[in-house]
Amino acid sequence: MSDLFVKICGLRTAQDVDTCVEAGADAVGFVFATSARTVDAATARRLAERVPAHILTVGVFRGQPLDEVRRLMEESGVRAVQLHGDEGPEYYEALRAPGRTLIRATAATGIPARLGALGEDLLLLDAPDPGSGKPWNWASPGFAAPTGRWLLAGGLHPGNVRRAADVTGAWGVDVSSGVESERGVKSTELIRSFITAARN
Ligand SMILES: O=C(O)c1ccccc1NCC(=O)[C@H](O)[C@H](O)COP(=O)(O)O
Repeated sequence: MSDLFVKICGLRTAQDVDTCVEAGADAVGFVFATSARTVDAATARRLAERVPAHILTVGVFRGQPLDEVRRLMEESGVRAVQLHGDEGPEYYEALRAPGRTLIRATAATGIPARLGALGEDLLLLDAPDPGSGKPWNWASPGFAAPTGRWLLAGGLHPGNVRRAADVTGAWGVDVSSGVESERGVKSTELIRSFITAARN
């Protein structure tokens, strides 16, 4: 049994959340960026209230003004911020708050990414088009994996997640499209299969 950290992203319903909790997810994500998966702050709060304290709740943003991110974080009560934009270290510093985890999401490029370079607590290496379900070449011999607490994402699904984790040595994994029956609609069966496959 692996202790891989598993985050399921883009949840929109109470059933999605309950399935993740029961199946043993370590983190659940709510998308505040423009997407087929967007939820408003009140919905995220209602969903986050179903999540026990040992599971991290994450708000996902892309290129949004600082004031908007602060407001959505406060109104929703989620505990971690995941940023997919090109924000600089001052932006991360401005979002730092007691008990809050900062996650920097970045597309994997040829240049090795370093955890903590912008002040983040967790690094997420993703495809260039986040949430699209499109994979990137994490199996390439040229890929230099970061060290420490970093998550692999982009086109993962129950059939490839274990190999992806083994090949890259990722500390954790993140998925959205690969546990959906159609875009924006989570599948209970696929969530369960993904978490089981990731841990075995
Ligand atoms: O989910 C979205 O639509 C989205 C939109 C804008 C920024 C980020 C978004 N999602 C982030 C994630 O769901 C994950 O961190 C990751 O990209 C998973 O992607 P995938 O499993 O390939 O769908």
